Amino acid sequence: MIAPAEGAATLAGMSTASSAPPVSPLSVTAAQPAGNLRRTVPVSLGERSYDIVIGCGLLDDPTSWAGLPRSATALIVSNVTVAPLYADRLAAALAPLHRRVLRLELPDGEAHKNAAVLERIYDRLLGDACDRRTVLYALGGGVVGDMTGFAAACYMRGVPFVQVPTTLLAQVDSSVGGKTAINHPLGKNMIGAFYQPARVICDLDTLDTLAPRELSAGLAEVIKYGPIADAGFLDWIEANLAALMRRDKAALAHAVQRSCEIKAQVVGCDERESGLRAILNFGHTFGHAIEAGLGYGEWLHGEAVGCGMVMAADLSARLGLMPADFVARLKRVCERAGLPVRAPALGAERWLALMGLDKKAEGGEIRFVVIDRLGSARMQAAPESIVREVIAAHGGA
Ligand SMILES: NC(=O)c1ccc[n+]([C@@H]2O[C@H](COP(=O)([O-])OP(=O)(O)OC[C@H]3O[C@@H](n4cnc5c(N)ncnc54)[C@H](O)[C@@H]3O)[C@@H](O)[C@H]2O)c1
Ligand SMILES: O=C(O)C(=O)C[C@@H](O)[C@H](O)[C@H](O)COP(=O)(O)O
Ligand SMILES: [Zn+2]
Repeated sequence: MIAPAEGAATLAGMSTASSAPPVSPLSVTAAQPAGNLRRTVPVSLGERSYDIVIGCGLLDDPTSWAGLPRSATALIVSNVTVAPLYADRLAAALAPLHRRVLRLELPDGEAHKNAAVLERIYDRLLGDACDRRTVLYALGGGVVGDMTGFAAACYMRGVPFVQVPTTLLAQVDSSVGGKTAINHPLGKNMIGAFYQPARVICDLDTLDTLAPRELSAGLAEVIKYGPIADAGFLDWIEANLAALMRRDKAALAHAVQRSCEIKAQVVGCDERESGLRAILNFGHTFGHAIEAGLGYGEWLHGEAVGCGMVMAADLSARLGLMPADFVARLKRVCERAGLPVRAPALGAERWLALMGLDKKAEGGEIRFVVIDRLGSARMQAAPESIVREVIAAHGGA
């Protein structure tokens, strides 16, 4: 049963309580530094603080790796697609820090983000007698990052790990903030831990080899930050979408930087999602239902989030929080980014059952992230009749 409820959690409302810098609106033509576009975004979490380094040529730049934990052994965890592209260069960069740089290639894809494949990381660590100072490097997209982070959280009750994200989605979202997890057949990211990396290295050059569909999936999470936290960023995305889609490095650098700044501020206020952090889940209640309902990997995570954001925008409008033209605007930018916006026809009952398992649900009540004005989000339950209307209106019934 879904009933109306409140639960305001806005970045604007909570940012004053944080020592993090305020999230300020962006100018549409943000100035970019010259050279390799390098910039650093700090994540302020006390003793768990770390930097997100963004730029070109970072894999081969020794300064990217300076100051990371030194240890006898490192394990690069990647997958069969990414390792052939970048693991040699990463291993060479790590040689000064570790006597032994081991490698593990996991199978590729969301369908492999599960307990059986996670076990292979532990098998390798134990098989090679890796001690508790061993550093794990997650080289790949969000699947590799989430699984490596979870393995790092669990192995010998915690070893250091570094995120080296190679998809746009991973650079703007999954590598930051310490959510690590595997999927369960019944629900997305259901088994996991909060565990922060020691550093995040976003080499924009790795995005050159990304498939167009994956670039679009990453843009969904970039778009997300506009409605939830920064209306000016949504303007900037709309104005610079063509540049982003042709992988203009300055545009990508800015998109990754601004996304990471917003995520870092939210996580700095609420690391373990006791309130505010839930705004990062905009579109995800619908989106995770799509992923689990169709079988993991059928739709990409970013694709499901894009469609889910359009549905959540519509829910916000039907609840009287936003005007109808906001829904049209969000749908248009998602379409322009190459994202699907028509929901799969899972049937209303299946949608409701899947969303009932969402981590934000409490006491059987589904709670959604809604937009209450551009740049501000909060969590709210909704009458089941309205949720059914949304599912039907987007083709999901
Ligand atoms: N932890 C978090 O906060 C968080 C946030 C968002 C998403 N996620 C999770 O992240 C996952 C999605 O991440 P994703 O979109 O990166 O998917 P992914 O990890 O499956 O990577 C997408 C595809 O691109 C390939 N690839 C990666 N880098 C490449 C490169 N540079 N060149 C060519 N191919 C490359 C991968 O092998 C894969 O086939 C989901 O499991 C999602 O739940 C987690
Ligand atoms: O970092 C967060 O918090 C997010 O919600 C970011 C999301 O984009 C991401 O997909 C996350 O993995 C979802 O987390 P979950 O707790 O809903 O599984
Ligand atoms: Zn997501």
